[in-house]
Amino acid sequence: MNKAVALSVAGLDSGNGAGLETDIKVYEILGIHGVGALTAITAQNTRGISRVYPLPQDVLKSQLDALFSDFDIRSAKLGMIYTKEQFQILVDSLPSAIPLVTDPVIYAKDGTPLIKDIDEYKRTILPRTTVLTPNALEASLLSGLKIRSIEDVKVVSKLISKNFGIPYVIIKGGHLEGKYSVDVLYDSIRDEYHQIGYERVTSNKNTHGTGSVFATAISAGLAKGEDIISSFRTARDLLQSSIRYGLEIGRGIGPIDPVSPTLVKAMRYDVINEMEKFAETVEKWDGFYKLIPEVQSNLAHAIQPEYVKGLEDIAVFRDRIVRNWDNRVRVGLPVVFGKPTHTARLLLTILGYNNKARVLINIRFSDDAVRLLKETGYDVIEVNRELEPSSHIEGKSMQWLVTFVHNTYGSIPNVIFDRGVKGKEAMIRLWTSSIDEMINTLKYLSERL
Ligand SMILES: Cc1ncc(CO)c(N)n1
Repeated sequence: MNKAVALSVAGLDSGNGAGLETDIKVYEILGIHGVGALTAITAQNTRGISRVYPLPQDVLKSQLDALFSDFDIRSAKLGMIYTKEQFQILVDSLPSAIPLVTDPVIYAKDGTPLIKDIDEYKRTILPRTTVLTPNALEASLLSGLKIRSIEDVKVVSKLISKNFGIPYVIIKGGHLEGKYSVDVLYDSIRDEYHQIGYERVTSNKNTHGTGSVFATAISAGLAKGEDIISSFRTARDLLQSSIRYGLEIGRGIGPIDPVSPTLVKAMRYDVINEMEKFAETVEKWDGFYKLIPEVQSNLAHAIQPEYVKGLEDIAVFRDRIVRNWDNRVRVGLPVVFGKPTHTARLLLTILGYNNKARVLINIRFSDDAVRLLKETGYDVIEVNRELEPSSHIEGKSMQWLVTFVHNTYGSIPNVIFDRGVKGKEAMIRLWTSSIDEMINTLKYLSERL
């Protein structure tokens, strides 16, 4: 199998939140074989950098020689480059034909300088750069101008492009204010601007590694032969999802996670397969119809609970599980994510209290079914729905149910049932930790009712 190769020239973050390790992850996720040349070792965690050990220039040179003598490297990303001797090695060793994406990491988040001798950096590295990706602070330091608005960003990106002869300058909006974080690309070839705005992620303070992910992703796009605009789009999109999955690791600013978005896609595929298997299995059972209530059933299945962000991570059968006139049960495929059914909402709410819950079904109430479920060892709780405030609007009902159960019981038992109220059918709700456990339990019930 063939893969494009791209190079990251960066430092090592011992805490694996930025630098070379992050860059390699980004290359992998975007289908590139990432190779690396290390410039420095940083003793670093989520709270900051305690020491920087730059590598001698010949250590950098040997790595570059080894790589360029063998691989067909299509683009490179430059992150932390500590010494001016290293700048010179890079300018001498990097072939002029490959595009360079330079992240001018002048200071780390804690203020530690990651690039020494800025004047020399401006003289050597910047003129050789194809795409420069400063944040607003770095753009100010490189231009000497203050940045407060998008208009300032436009002026400064064009100025930097002109002063250093850099074809593309992207000033990142992460450090500016506002509901949206807007990044602006200045394209000097066409003398045009392109803006991409994303809603700022406020749910998560763990943003270590944003610069590394963004610049490396652009380099990945260029290595694949994509143009600057589509590389910019892909990079910004990956950055957004990496921030959403930022890791609550360590006591400071945790790393963002460029791998989780792809993992979540794979988990969705697993859930679809499991639910199709479920459908095929239960449709064969003669007694399964006894479990289907008047309002019909549905089964909700979450991806791995710690990754669940909302209904978009919970699947149901689009057309429910239906009992036909002939007592056959038909499972209403396809499997769909994000459909706001009672079953999906209920599972999502339970997940807020218990991250062992993964699968949930609603089944027909009968005293026998409740007894059998108790016999199999499940904790069972009865809820009186008369107690539910009648003012409840659609969608709040499941929230009420779970809060009520948690307040009265102290946890969420696997089985929650009610005997119905006027206009609302009696119902049993069963959650399990796996689809296999669900299938076994339902089989036990269908054979005995
Ligand atoms: C090694 C390294 N590279 C880049 C950054 C910037 O996030 C950092 N903190 N550490």
